[in-house]
Amino acid sequence: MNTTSESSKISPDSTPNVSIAVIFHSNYGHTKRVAEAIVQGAHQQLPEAQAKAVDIHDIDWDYLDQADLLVFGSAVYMGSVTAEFKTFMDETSKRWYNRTWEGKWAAAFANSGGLSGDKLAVLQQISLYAMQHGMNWIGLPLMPTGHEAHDLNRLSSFLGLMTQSLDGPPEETPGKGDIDTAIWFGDHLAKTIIKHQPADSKR
Ligand SMILES: Cc1cc2nc3c(=O)[nH]c(=O)nc-3n(C[C@H](O)[C@H](O)[C@H](O)COP(=O)(O)O)c2cc1C
Repeated sequence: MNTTSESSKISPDSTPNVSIAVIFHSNYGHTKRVAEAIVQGAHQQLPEAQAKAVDIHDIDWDYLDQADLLVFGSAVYMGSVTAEFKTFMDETSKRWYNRTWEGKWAAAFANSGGLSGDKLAVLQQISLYAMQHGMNWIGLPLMPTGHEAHDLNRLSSFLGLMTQSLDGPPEETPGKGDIDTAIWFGDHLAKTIIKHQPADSKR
């Protein structure tokens, strides 16, 4: 399965000077597995230090504040982000007031047990949150290759990434198609912010 969003690594005229934080909440490890796959995809374009997964229980706020793109991800609880993820959102209200994150890029993913599981509500909740911060949204422009377990974007989600975890350890579920989609998403996100990197910030 091709997990690069175009055929290969893009070739900017200088080293990309952009960074990505993938902020997630995961109680049982499945959403964390997706966050790590997004980071893996971003590393197809960026050095290790420029794309990191950030657990909401262990936040490096300085890293978030300097990052060009914040990718937000939560497990779905009762058709919403988890209470812990909402606490994180509310903790950023001073940043909202000070417009600290205005102009940054934003994207989102949602993982849950149900095939739908109301993941769309979580992506919408996070996109509205990003709009409150004045951020610029990046979706998932990937046509589904089909709807089987191995397919890319099998859940046909375009606002952001949806993945499904069944009963089983995070190494087994979400399945290969969802994890490959997460890698593709990370690669696409990195390519997008590299492409739009301001000329005066290039190294
Ligand atoms: C309190 C609670 C509420 C849940 N609500 C939903 C839900 O609304 N939709 C759904 O598909 N799954 C729901 N689930 C299942 C979780 O989404 C699933 O177990 C979770 O995504 C696993 O992610 P994690 O391993 O990262 O914690 C719920 C689970 C719990 C414990």
